[in-house]
Amino acid sequence: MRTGRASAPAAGTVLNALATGTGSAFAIDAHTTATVEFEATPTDHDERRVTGEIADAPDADTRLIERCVELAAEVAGEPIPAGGASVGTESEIPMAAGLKSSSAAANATVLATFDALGVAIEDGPDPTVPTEGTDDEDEATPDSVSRVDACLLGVAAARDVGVTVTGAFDDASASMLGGLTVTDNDEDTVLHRATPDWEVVVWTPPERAFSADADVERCRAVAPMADLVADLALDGQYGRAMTVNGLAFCAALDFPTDPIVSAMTEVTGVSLSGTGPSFVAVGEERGVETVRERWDALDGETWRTTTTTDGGRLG
Ligand SMILES: Nc1ncnc2c1ncn2[C@@H]1O[C@H](COP(=O)(O)OP(=O)(O)O)[C@@H](O)[C@H]1O
Ligand SMILES: O=C(O)C1=C[C@@H](OP(=O)(O)O)[C@@H](O)[C@H](O)C1
Repeated sequence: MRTGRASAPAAGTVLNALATGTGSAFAIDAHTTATVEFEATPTDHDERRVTGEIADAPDADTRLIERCVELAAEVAGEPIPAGGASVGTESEIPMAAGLKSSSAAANATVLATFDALGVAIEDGPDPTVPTEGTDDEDEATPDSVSRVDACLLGVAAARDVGVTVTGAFDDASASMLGGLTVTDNDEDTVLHRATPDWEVVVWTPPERAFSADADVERCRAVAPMADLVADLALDGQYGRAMTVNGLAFCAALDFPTDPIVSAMTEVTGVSLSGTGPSFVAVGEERGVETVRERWDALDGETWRTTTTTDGGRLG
């Protein structure tokens, strides 16, 4: 049996990409871990299947992580063995709460698959600098894969199984590379990267909102505000970008604006995260702690974390 293990962080939103295809997110210090096992011996059933399991969520949809194993194995030039393969995730990130659990699970699974199959992960060239295609891309069985290419496999898997609207390369790249990214999700390119060092408070209400069910037309209606948010983010004004995003997308998706209004003067930025229902505020310790006390009065979980620059990791 060949086994691989890896983890990747959750993320919060600066700009929701559902309006224009341009999105921005930043990694936070809460992780999903994936373990992948390729059976060494054929069983009686020559099914070559990948079987997924999500800890503490027996009824959750495992197709994303199963597809990630299939795509990464294909790139590694390794067919799924006759005994099949299994993938399991354990997560600190609430699922379908706007905190990019899908991106973290996909990144962790792709990395764990490469770990199991002996394919090294390289940082690769600066993803904000456009490159010409190289011969390496045509190699049948590479010994190494760049972080961005590994991340794009998770994005492809998310598209294949329909858990995303735009592919969510903004969320996936923040999770895989760490720090903050601004991306074009139509082209799957990284436009900008940064490493803000923030204290973070998250409010996760009890309900859940799957991205695939979001009202895309309502999001597109706030495109002029999304363009403003993108300009602010590309100019390095991440906090202001985030707050404008929060007001626009709460209006579009019918979430309350009170959590933003009650936090705005205390922190660098505050927003609805993704398609909700979580809200995220970032800034200095004191302001973030004040917001935590205010959000503690709301139903659900209020929890503290920080930004992280580590991204996806083996082991
Ligand atoms: N820990 C996990 N393990 C495996 N798959 C997961 C995990 N978390 C999320 N997913 C997949 O992602 C889907 C939720 O994606 P989405 O609605 O975009 O929520 P989020 O905003 O949390 O990423 C789930 O239905 C499941 O298919
Ligand atoms: O499915 C998608 O394309 C996206 C889903 C949203 O995130 P969540 O999955 O956190 O709701 C959004 O913020 C992101 O920019 C794009």
